[in-house]
Amino acid sequence: MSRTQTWVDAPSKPHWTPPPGAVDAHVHVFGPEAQFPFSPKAKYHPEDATPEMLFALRDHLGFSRNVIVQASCHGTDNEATLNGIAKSNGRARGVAVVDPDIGLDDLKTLHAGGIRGVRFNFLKRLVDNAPKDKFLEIAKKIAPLGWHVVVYFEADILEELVPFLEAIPTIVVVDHLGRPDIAQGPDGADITRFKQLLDEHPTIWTKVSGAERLSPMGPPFDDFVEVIRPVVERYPDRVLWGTDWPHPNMEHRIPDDGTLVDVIPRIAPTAELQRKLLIDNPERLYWPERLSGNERA
Ligand SMILES: O=C(O)/C=C(\CC(=O)C(=O)O)C(=O)O
Repeated sequence: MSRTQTWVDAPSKPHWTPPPGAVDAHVHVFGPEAQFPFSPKAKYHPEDATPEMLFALRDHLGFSRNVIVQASCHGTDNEATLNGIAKSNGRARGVAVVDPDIGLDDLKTLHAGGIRGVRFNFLKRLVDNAPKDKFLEIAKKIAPLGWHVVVYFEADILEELVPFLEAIPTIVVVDHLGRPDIAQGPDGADITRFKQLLDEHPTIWTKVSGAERLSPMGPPFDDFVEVIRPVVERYPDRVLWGTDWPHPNMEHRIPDDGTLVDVIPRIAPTAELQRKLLIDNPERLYWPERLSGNERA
């Protein structure tokens, strides 16, 4: 498999500036392959996207912190993600992908390395299988650590996933809003069903990210803004945002990260919504020690 670069080397400077302390809550690191080889089961073979490159982007865009999410190309070996967190001087935490038979000692090691959640990936193009029973075993193991679960799926399987989501004993964060069909508009079936899920389950949160993946219109993502702004306004305490740098599998539509940041004030139009989206909410999941006891989720 030839290696792919899925990010721009010199993204534009956003016109909008994130507030001090802002968290970019969905990024990945790739490799470096010489130090942290990719999984033999990886479905794509990216160029190295190193922690140093990530931190340069963070500073360029005006963010203070990152949440590094283990990408499928590294399988269940979280060393590249842990390396990124370790190099961040406390300015990154992470989400791991683990095997169901993982023991408490290994989970504690991940916790010490800054991991605060696990990810379950249901995208067939990314993983060979997604065993719900094994995922629930993992969810039960991580719950006592105060971690949460991140779930990545597409809208067509939401209905069949509901009992599984309901069985997870922690906060659940759905990546990219469960990938609704944005072309259906703000009252479309996909986003309406997703909002019903959030209405009925106060422990389900979502990342209002993925404009570059979900918008048929492309930049400046007017279609995404029209559909997603009502979600931010309706669930202000349960939304996170991330660039998704280095944009795995986006080699045919590589986004400009500066343009993505400029979507934020359009989906979260007030300073209060922006503070919740970029600071308060991610802190509850990733830096809870910074909050007073009664604010904890
Ligand atoms: O990271 C994302 O948002 C999306 C991905 C890649 C991914 O999740 C993974 O490799 O684990 C995708 O849709 O190809």
